[in-house]
Amino acid sequence: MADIADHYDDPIRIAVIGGTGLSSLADFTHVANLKPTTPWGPPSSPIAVLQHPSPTTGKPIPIAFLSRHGIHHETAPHEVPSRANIASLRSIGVRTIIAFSAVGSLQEEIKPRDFVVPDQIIDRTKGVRPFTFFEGGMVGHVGFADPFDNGVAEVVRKCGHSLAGEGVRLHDKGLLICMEGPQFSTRAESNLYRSWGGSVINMSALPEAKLAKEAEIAYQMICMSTDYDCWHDSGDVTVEMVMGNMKANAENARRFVGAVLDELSKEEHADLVLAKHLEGQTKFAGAITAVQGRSEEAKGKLGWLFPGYFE
Ligand SMILES: CSC[C@H]1O[C@H](OP(=O)(O)O)[C@H](O)[C@@H]1O
Ligand SMILES: Nc1ncnc2[nH]cnc12
Repeated sequence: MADIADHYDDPIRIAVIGGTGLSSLADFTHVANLKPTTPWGPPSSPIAVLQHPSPTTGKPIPIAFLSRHGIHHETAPHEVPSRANIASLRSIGVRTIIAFSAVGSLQEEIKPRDFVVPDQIIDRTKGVRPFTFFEGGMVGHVGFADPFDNGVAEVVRKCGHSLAGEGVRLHDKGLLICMEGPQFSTRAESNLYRSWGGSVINMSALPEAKLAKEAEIAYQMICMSTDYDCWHDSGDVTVEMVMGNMKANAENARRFVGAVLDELSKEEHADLVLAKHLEGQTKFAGAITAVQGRSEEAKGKLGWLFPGYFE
């Protein structure tokens, strides 16, 4: 890839954040590799710009692809620079993110290799990950009642079900537990999460989803079950098990994500993809700090992310 472009001039509206076992998207034309830097540092991987033809107009549509754990999976869940990831995606124009995640199943009916479109999260991270853009002299409170985007979720569900004949089994809803890790849960914790009604568990949804919300980006995670965690009598979860199921089902994962990108590229979803329904929310969420109380540093960083919002 020595002579690939290092810039892309048009705004890119849709991004995929690839997780464990999904480090690239075949079937797309790789046209550039971006290495943006942000006030929160560099993202966890270069941003690959991929193009594919719009299914309605044939016009090439760009997609940004970011590898959450780095291109060699060298960044642990608690080390993922989520602020830099989300900020760099917003800075190139992204307003919709499809985030992919390998998860443990907390319910018998969610079998390994099944997909889940989660609609809720319980935060079991431990506060060690930077989780907001608002700090050091500017306060902001955005709503997080629905951590995922309902409109994007509807598109994802439709695409997932359309692949049922090809072996994609999809659960339309689910309560996602996001734990700290990197160690897997104890059996007591796993059973506790089941008693809370948890459907699936991972280590990566947060703070990613919170930061996407602050950045006015429509965010939806697609989960693929890779194991039954440790509550189940089929054996404790291991990395080997996770990677084995991920590899065995990689083709379905790629097909699923590809179908979602095709659908989102249609003209009829233009407003959804631009996240018009979120536009401006963070301007008001951050207006709580009086102008004379705002620190120059915080204003500088937030001004980079939201030009014109906080003068
Ligand atoms: C390798 S098992 C634990 C690891 O897998 C999931 O990663 P991702 O969400 O990025 O697909 C989970 O969240 C953990 O980070
Ligand atoms: N059992 C599990 N717990 C946390 N994260 C996971 N990712 C995949 N399987 C997992």
